[in-house]
Amino acid sequence: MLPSSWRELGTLMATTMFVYTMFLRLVPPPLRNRIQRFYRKITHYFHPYIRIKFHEFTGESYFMRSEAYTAIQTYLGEHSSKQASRLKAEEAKRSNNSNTPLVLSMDDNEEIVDEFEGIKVKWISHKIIKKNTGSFSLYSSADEKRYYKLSFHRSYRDIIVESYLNHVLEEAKTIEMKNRELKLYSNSKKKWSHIVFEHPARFETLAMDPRKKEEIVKDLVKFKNGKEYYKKIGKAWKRGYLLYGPPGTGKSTMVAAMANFMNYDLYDLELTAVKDNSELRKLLINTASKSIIVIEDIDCSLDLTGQRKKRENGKNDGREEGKGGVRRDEGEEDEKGSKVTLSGLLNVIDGIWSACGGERIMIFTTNFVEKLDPALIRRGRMDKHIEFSYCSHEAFKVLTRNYLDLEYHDLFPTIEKLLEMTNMTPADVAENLMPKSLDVGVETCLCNLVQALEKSKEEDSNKVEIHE
Ligand SMILES: Nc1ncnc2c1ncn2[C@@H]1O[C@H](COP(=O)(O)OP(=O)(O)OP(=O)(O)O)[C@@H](O)[C@H]1O
Ligand SMILES: [Mg+2]
Repeated sequence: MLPSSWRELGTLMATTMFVYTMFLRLVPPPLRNRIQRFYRKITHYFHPYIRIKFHEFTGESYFMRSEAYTAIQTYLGEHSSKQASRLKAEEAKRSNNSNTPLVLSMDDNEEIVDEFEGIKVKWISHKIIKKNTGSFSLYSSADEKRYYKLSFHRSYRDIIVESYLNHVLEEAKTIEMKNRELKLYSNSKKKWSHIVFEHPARFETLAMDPRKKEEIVKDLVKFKNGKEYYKKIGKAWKRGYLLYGPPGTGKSTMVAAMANFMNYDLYDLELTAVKDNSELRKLLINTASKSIIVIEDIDCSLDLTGQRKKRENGKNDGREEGKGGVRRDEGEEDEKGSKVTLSGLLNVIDGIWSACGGERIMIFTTNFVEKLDPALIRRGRMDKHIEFSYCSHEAFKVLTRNYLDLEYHDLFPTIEKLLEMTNMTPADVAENLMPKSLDVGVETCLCNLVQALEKSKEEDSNKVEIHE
């Protein structure tokens, strides 16, 4: 007689299992093994799938969120939004990489099929709500248990366990990196502290020669994908960039654009706030990989001339005033300021820091490249030297696109000629292009720029006359 309801079927199965277990206990061991093997064969034949559960909370008291569960959630979030019909929407942590402020993920008790090397696997997100036991719980999730169930055909067991699960974890890491919030670290009192890094600079909005820009982007991409290459040639996976040029030509803007492009955290190292070489070493060791360490105005932070006495007598130029001052020689002491030396900095760049994990970029910026000690900027330390100069016509076109949404205007040829005859920084050009009020039109902004350029040309020619 067939069972007439699910409840009856459940009771029947439970009774069968009970009788089967009792029966096994009664038969002698050799026969028991044979029966068990036979039973397994039958069940495998009707249900040849393996299921793996990944619970949200693990540990003895189930208060620790499982890293594997979080990784699977991230992985499935990326893959499920196109497949699942019921989705959950949450606010994105970071909107830099995507235009949407929401992240979609698979809803509870939903299932999707994933494919790996031609093998189909099924993921189901389960949620069980336990009846309230009356006990107090700090975590609402204690009453709501979630887990993912992965099922696949048993013939693919090895490939799923050995390769697919690894693939899921690796993919999740990449997705997390892409979506994470970037941080801007700065050093004070021997430690790094950070805030969220939200600079809008991008390579597209950076005003510079497009060929030069492309070269830099290619260099960065090569570095990012260079893990195996650096390993092969036996070099630490790090790269140094020296950005030099007059004030207002876009060096700091480029650093921000690089951080956004690479999706790396930024460490703004203020050398004058570092007490000595050992503190510097500690700070650099405490930087994470996938980061950019920048020392702005390195010429002001390091005394590269070794003329410390001159500085003490107040003969240094205005830029160095108030800075801690860093000595060239270890023998000299500066009681109040930093005692970081050039050799200390070089040692840290080349030595311990290089050895403690990879994927780090170091950037120095300066207005006076000729003041820098050749040892500091030689290739191998500062691998790529990038010159920033006054606004060219190409750079001007990027700025008009950014500030005025303009591709061409009749005043462009005049401006082009004036730019060739003057030394105006992109910062000054940008300032003139920015409409001063809402009702100011494109033409007025361009005329303002023409006037500013003519004035600058006049001033330059007056200077030449005085010098003569
Ligand atoms: N090449 C550029 N492209 C786009 N904007 C620029 C560029 N150069 C300068 N600017 C604008 O001018 C401002 C100042 O530029 P930035 O701080 O990058 O100059 P800098 O070269 O770092 O100057 P300093 O040597 O004084 O530190 C920026 O906020 C940016 O808006
Ligand atoms: Mg700067």
